[in-house]
Amino acid sequence: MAPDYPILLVVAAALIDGEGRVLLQQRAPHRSMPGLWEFPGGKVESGETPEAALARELEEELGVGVAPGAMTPVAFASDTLDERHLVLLLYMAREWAGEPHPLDASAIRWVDIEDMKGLPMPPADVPLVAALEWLIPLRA
Ligand SMILES: Nc1nc2c([nH]c(=O)n2[C@@H]2O[C@H](COP(=O)(O)OP(=O)(O)OP(=O)(O)O)[C@@H](O)[C@H]2O)c(=O)[nH]1
Repeated sequence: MAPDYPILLVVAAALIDGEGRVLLQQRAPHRSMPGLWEFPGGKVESGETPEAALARELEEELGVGVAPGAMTPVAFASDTLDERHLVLLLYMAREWAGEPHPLDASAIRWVDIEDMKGLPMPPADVPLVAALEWLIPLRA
């Protein structure tokens, strides 16, 4: 039986533009999994709600403001990550304040689902891409 690793709670956002494209960012060379494309977000800190953590991360990483009410929970991933167990909560947002800039990542990119499937992403993100493929046409 697999060991019980400590849970690592991470929140991330699929920001969706008017054409149904999703913003991804490329992990910087000094981070773990360098060069992979991911949804902006990060770890939930002690005492934070997931929504507050996501708002903080989006401000820090992209310089955009997203109101908690504009974040819709859409999917989650559950996967082993090193000696932890990652639980990643994915939210969707269609409204934010400001223009996104790669303040933390190497680059940002707006992609449609087909482009997303061709980009290298963390293994935990595979089911999230599949979930978005269902959700975006339904909501666009
Ligand atoms: N933001 C984000 N993190 C992801 C995604 N998929 C995924 O496995 N992760 C993992 O979830 C953790 C996010 O925390 P973070 O962004 O604050 O972590 P970090 O790179 O500073 O920490 P690390 O270098 O210790 O991994 C990372 O270990 C990251 O690899 C994703 O789509 N978005």
